[in-house]
Amino acid sequence: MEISDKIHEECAVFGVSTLKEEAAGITYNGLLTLQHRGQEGAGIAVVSKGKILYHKNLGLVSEVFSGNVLQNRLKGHIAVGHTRYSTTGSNTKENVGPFITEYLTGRIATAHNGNITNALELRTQLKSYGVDFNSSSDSEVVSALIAYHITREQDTLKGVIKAGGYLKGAFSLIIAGSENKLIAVRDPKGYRPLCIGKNSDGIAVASESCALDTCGFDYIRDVRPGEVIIIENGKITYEEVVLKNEDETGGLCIFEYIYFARHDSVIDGLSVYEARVNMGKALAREYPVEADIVCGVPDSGLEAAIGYSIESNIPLVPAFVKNRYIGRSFIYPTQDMRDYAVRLKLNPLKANIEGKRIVLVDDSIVRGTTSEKIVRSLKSAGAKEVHMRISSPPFRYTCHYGTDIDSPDNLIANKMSIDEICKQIGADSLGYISIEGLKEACKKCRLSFCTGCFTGHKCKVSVTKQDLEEV
Ligand SMILES: O=P(O)(O)OC[C@H]1O[C@H](OP(=O)(O)OP(=O)(O)O)[C@H](O)[C@@H]1O
Ligand SMILES: NC(=O)CC[C@H](N)C(=O)O
Ligand code: SF4
Ligand SMILES: [Mg+2]
Repeated sequence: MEISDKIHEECAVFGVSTLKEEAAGITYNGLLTLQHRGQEGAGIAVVSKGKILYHKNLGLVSEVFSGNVLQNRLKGHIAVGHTRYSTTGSNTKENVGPFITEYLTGRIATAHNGNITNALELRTQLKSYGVDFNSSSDSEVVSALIAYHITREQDTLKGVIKAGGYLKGAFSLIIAGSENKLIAVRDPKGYRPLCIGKNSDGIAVASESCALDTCGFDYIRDVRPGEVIIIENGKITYEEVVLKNEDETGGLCIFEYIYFARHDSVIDGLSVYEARVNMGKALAREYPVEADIVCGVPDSGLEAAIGYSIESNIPLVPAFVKNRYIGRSFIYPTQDMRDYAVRLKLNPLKANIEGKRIVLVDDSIVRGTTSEKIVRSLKSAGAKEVHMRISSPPFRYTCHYGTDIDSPDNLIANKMSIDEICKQIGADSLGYISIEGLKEACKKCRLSFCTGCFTGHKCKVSVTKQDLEEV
């Protein structure tokens, strides 16, 4: 079994409705761009003459698809794709999206980013109505619920809205329907990003705007929290906020700006790059220190390091050479392998660091594996002092909305004080950005935020990763 110790990414969703018969190829490129959000499995489904054809498997996007599959087996004008990081249901082929659900008069393919906190109740209820399930993923529950309500309402839009009203938690959805409709839905809090773009041939919907850029679509806007959008023949035919927010808790995941999203994306009005630079500036104001150089931890600490350097006037210098062929370190299943992975991934650049007092900036400390190893390796390469600065507040609580960490016991900030963590990782000082500093850095964002992993959750959540496997 895979042991998960890090914040898992998200999933990525991408969909397109185009006048040309190349929806699968465009979706493939979209998923390649969004690979950073999920590396366990990938899938694409296309609508073809009232049928849904699909291909999905475990692995990276480039491993799952061949040119032959894309060009000959997945021909169509509408496609929807998914890359997965599991949050509900284990890492198996059956749990890879998109999910295909048949109903009396048609079929849908559903790609989901997020986590449905009442998936267990909904699944039990649907089973009692005779609905069958082939996986233990909450995303299949979403697809089945939508199909069930489309059948009952005898209308796609009404069915989607009805089903959306029953879903709790986080859901950014793209659905391809056999009636040649592409549908985008974002939950009323807007936990996960979702945006739309257009070109002369059609409309694309993506988790992040970087995928619109790389596939040749001009960004139009983000899908609003609670909104349902229908696209037919490459044109938007319906757009309205119809799913209601029940209370004032929750909001867009602030970790999207800290770590998850690619920094060339713009989410809900705020550039991820700009947010990260602002976080670094705030850190320099909150935790100044006398030092010779500022260094970022590749990859996701690099932009905050730029901000720290600008604000403090301390030169920015690379401290590590990164092996670009190694993925994000949490994909390694045992502690031994994780330790090895950090060394393999980041090798200190001795010439830059010998005798230097270093401000080392990273985006987060989860278990503490990365920080401990890199502080040690900088010191053994000759660094005089290492002052660690973190562009997120202490990560103390697990997340229920589309990221995954197995237990609070694995979160170092849940077990130790900041002084103890500083000692544990061997740094000369340690400073985390404040919640206020973080929110100020992200103030251009149009939405309010979820900060649950730093501040705790107000609502009780009723689903665990294994729950649906036992029903
Ligand atoms: O405290 P830890 O348990 O070590 O986890 C924290 C580290 O994990 C993430 O990096 P990761 O290597 O996953 O990806 P990145 O290269 O995109 O920064 C994050 O950016 C931190 O560097
Ligand atoms: N990270 C995600 O968005 C995961 C989607 C879904 N909950 C799954 O486990 O497949
Ligand atoms: S708990 Fe943290 S990681 Fe989860 S949605 Fe909220 S801010 Fe994001
Ligand atoms: Mg990192």
